[in-house]
Amino acid sequence: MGRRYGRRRAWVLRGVEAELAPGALVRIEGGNGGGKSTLLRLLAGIDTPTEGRITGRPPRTAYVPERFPAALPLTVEAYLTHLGRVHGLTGAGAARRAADRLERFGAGAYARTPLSELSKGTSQKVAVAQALLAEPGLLVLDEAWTGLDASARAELDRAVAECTAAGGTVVFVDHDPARLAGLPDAHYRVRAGGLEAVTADGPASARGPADAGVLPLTGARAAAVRVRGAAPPTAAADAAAGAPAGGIAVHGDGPAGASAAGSEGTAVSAVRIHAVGPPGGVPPQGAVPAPGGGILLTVAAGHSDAVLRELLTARPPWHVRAVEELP
Ligand SMILES: Nc1ncnc2c1ncn2[C@@H]1O[C@H](COP(=O)(O)OP(=O)(O)OP(=O)(O)O)[C@@H](O)[C@H]1O
Repeated sequence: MGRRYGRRRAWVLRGVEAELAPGALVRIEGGNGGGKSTLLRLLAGIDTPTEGRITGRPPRTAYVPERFPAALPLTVEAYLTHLGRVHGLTGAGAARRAADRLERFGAGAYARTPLSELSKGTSQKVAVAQALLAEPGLLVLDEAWTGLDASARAELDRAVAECTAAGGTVVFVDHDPARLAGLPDAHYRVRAGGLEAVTADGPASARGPADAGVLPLTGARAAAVRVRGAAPPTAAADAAAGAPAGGIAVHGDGPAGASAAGSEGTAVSAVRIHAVGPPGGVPPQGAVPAPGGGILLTVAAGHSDAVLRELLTARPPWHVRAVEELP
C-alpha cells in the first residue's frame, strides 16, 4: 500500500504491508513528517491509498485526529447528538450517550458551549468523546492524549483497554514513549516511507518498496485489517476481499464520530451540508452551488461523517457553515 500527495510528489508511504488483529493494541512511532498521521488516516478510512488497499476494516471505525476540526457551528452537545442521530440513535438516546461520554472525560460542564469557543484541552475531550460514542471495532488515535488533563488521560487509557478487551483493534501514535508502555501487542516504526516492526531489541524487519511482505502482529489472532498490495484500490477488489465496497464503512470514524449501537432509534436518511471551500478547493462529487456562495452537498446519513471529515481535514480545510438533517 502506498500514498503520495500528487503525481509529481514523493511517496510518503510505499510498499507498506501489515495485518492488524482483532483485540490488538498497536503502537506506531516515527520521526516528524515521516507519515504516521498519513498511515492513521488511511487506516481510519478517511483517506485512500494511492496504490494498494486496506481491507477488512470493521464497520464501526472511530478516529481521533491529530487536530480536531472544531469549525462546525454547533454546541458540543448538538455536535455529539447529531453524530449519534446520524448513526441511528433517537435524539434522546444520542443526547444520553453524548452526556455520558462528556461526563466520563470531565467535560460535562461544556455541553452547551459552542465548539469554536472550547479550550484546546476541552476540544480534545470532545474529539475523544465523539470517537467513543459507540464501541468501535477499530479505534485510531493520533496523539489523542495530547492536551488532556491527567484524569482524562487515565480515562482514555481505560477506554483503550475496554476496546481491546471487547475485541476491537486500537492503533495509536503518541510522542511519549511511556504512553501505554509495555501494553502494545505490536509496535511499528514508519521510516523512509516503509513500515518496520519493532521488537524489544530494535527494528525486526523493514518493509518498503524493495521488501513488501506481510507483517504479522505479535499474538495476532485472525487478521482484522489488512494493508497490502501495489494495485490501485478498486471497489471490486475490496468487495472480493470481503471489505465493504468503497473501502470503509464509515460509521464511527473521525471528527464526525463513532456510530452508536444502532438499536435505540431511527436514523435520519440524509444530511445536507453547506460548505465554503478554500480558493481552488475541488468540490466533492455531487456538490451543487449554494445560493449565496459555497456548495450544498446532500449525502446519505451513513456517509455524512466521512464527508464532513474529508471537508474539514482537507488542506486547506473547507469551512462547514451548516449541517441539516433530512427526514
Ligand atoms: N494533505 C496533505 N497534502 C500534502 N502533503 C501532505 C498532506 N498530509 C501530509 N503531507 C505530507 O506528508 C508527509 C508526512 O506527513 P504526516 O503528517 O503523515 O507525518 P507525521 O509522521 O504524522 O508527522 P508529525 O510527527 O510531525 O505529526 C509530510 O511531508 C507532510 O508534509
